[in-house]
Amino acid sequence: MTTTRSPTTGPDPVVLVCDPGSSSLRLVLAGPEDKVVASRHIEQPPGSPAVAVAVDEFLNKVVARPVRAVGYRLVHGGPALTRPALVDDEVLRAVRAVAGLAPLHLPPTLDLLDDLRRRLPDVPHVVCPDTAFHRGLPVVAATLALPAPWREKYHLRRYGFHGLSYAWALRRTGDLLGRRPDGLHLVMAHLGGGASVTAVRDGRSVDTSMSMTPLDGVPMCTRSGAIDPGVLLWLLEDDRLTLREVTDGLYHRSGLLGLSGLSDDTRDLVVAADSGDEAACLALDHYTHRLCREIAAASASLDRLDALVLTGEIGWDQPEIRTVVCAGLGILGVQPPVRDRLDADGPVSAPDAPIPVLVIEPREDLELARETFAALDAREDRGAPRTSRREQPVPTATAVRHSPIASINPYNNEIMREFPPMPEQAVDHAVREAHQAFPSWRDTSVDERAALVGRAAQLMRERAEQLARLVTREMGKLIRHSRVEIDLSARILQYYADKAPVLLADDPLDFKDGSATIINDPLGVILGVQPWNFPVYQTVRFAAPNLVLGNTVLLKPASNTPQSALALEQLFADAGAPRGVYTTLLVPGREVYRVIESEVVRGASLTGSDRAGVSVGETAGRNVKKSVLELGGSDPFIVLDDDNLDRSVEAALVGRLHNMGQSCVSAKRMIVISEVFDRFVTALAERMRGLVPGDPVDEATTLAPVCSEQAAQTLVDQVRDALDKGATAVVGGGHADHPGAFVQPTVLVGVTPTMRAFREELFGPIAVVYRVQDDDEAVSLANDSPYGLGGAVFSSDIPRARAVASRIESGMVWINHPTSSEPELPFGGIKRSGYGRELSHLGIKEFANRKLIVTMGTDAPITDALG
Ligand SMILES: Nc1ncnc2c1ncn2[C@@H]1O[C@H](COP(=O)(O)OP(=O)(O)O)[C@@H](O)[C@H]1O
Ligand SMILES: CC(=O)OP(=O)(O)O
Ligand SMILES: [Mg+2]
Repeated sequence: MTTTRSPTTGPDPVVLVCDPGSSSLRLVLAGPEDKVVASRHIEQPPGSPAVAVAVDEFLNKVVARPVRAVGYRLVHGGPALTRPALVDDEVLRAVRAVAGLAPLHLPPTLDLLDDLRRRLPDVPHVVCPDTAFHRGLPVVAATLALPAPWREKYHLRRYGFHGLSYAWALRRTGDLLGRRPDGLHLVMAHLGGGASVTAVRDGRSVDTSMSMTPLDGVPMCTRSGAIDPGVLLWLLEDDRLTLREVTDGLYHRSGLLGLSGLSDDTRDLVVAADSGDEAACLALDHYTHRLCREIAAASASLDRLDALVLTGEIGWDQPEIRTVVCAGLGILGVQPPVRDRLDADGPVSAPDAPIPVLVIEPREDLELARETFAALDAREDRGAPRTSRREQPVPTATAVRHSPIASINPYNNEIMREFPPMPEQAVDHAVREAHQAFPSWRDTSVDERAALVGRAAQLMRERAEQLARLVTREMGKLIRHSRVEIDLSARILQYYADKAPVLLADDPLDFKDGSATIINDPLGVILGVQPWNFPVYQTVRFAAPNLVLGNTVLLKPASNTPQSALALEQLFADAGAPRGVYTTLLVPGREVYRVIESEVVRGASLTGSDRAGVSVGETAGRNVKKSVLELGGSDPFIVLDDDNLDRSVEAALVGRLHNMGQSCVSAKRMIVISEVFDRFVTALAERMRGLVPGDPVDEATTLAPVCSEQAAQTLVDQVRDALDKGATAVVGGGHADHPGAFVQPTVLVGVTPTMRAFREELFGPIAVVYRVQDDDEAVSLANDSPYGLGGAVFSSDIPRARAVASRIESGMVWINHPTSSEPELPFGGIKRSGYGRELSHLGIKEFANRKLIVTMGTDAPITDALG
């Protein structure tokens, strides 16, 4: 059967959209602003011959004028496609790779793509993943409780589906409630051929009932939904059923059809149940029971329930089911509907019902049209990108990636490049090469090694702009911050090139019986594990001193900054580094431990998270290898008086916002003496308020994204926790009103020890300002932290500032300047911030064998030795 629904004529037929569901295909010719020019709903499974005929007819008869693009609902984007994407061979490969995860949907979609690309070869074809809406699922919800190696190898996780429908219904809900979608807490149920339930918190999907495949969750028309996995194992065991039979049974013969033995169509079942058919009654009762269960479960992810939203053909058009579901949710405050039929989206609950129940017409097709237009606009804006951003609201980002090693621009989530992780043999080979390169590198003179590092400095200056742009595109910092990073990195290289002979000179000791000297020998192969926040600077500050010392280095970069890492490796190669002296390992984190355990690796230096630090330190310790750890920080920034308040505020701004707050020595806790507090907070908030979000490559932008939408969500959750527990946001407090990983610059006051913001590192543009009465209270608050990296004290009374600085438990304190880094100054911390020092004369000795050589005269008396 084919039907044409609710067309409203529009002037400009521009895009053709194809919305394949499991039981029907909808074709729509759509103009901008949700205008439907023509549409056809073919109520047959896509892929069936009747559908092919109807598609043919639609294209030949209805699509009379050229279309600008064709958009397709892509039920499963898999790990690679987390945004709408223009179809090319790579995209098709990515879709084919996951076709088996959605067997009802993806094979017919691929056929449709094939057919329409042949018929309309000159227009762009855009796939819009249903899974994109859920790409920012919190890790806790996205994780499947399966063995880690399986999860990693097969990208097993919860993806979530029906995203186009949810995106549409979320916006409509905002319209109906007169509220911004990004402030809403909702449970939404899409009930169609497939069915799912989603918890939406602040406009973002935070949990959803379908997981890796659209077979999970509530029972559906012909699909089982979640069942005991043990049942499947048992059915497959001893060949009770074949895999093919089980697959067919779960996808085609279960759910409402399996329960009723009658029909998969709720309309038939309602009629049959009314006439007393027991199986039909059981089917509907079980369906509504499971829905209630899932909706109640979803509500546990929310702080409050602003509305229950029902959509999908069944949610929209099957009042009997709505009534039973609402009646079963009294525990949530949901009351039975007071209205049956609706002509347009709206509430079915009473006006004074505590929880509004809204029913929204499913319009995946129109959402698809919007996304297709957006992809076209993005393409025109930027040449021809592969991916485009969704319109607002932007669902949060993803930990989902095709490869765990990928450059994804946090400004627009464009996947710039993905890298397959190096196989184990390649890693072993690289370790061997580094080991083999060591003896000859050790035996070159310090001057030769310094000359190489000097050439690297020169190349870095020459390539500064190119490198800065790469860093900005890869991790999102403002372009001027990237330039500062590259400049500092070049100066570090130059410092070690110039100073190496002095820093590595022998160290004679006073020894009464002969001559004693400490010489600085290299140790061998050293592994550096480096983070993404300063992908060039952190790497250089590890590599430069070790190379001039004579160690060979292996570099494991963060998995989101592989291109910066490779650009650096190239730079050292171009500077003349012999093979094996400087090698980048593009490997997942777990490989690090195998490398440290390797016989020939003599030490490891890590800058990164506490967790990674603990593991690296532990592995190195177990293998009796030296390690240097530079971990998190929660640096105090203490303002003692109002002398130069403008300067202190300026310093606070720089200290907190450099690198968008994603620095271990960021001014994370501002501690201000009471008399100055109010003026300080007002001035700081004023400065923060004026920041302008935008493309970080653009010089005019002053607010950059944080490194990923996941990171943005974590920050917003930390802030929200503080606000919920009584803190105040003087400015900011949530996501910035800009697509991508943007967070509002925020000033929090009234933070107390029960709040996450008190103990956790806030890795973004969030300033927490504490009021203290005097210097003693400032010091005791400063030291009330598990971390001890840097710190800053502001006062024109230098002795007073020094007295405070001397009592701060940290590795570095700066007076009258935010904590910073320079080549000649040691960098490192104490407590949970780690141990060891980088940079300066101290950094170069961390992986040196400070070997004692004692020379005695040939006639010196031989005494009894100790030791
Ligand atoms: N008025 C209705 N029109 C179409 N389908 C309805 C209606 N009421 C209930 N349904 C149910 O919704 C299902 C179709 O939902 P739909 O979302 O179009 O399917 P698909 O999974 O193909 O996207 C039908 O199988 C039927 O059970
Ligand atoms: C994901 C899914 O099940 O889609 P549909 O409901 O259209 O079959
Ligand atoms: Mg559907």
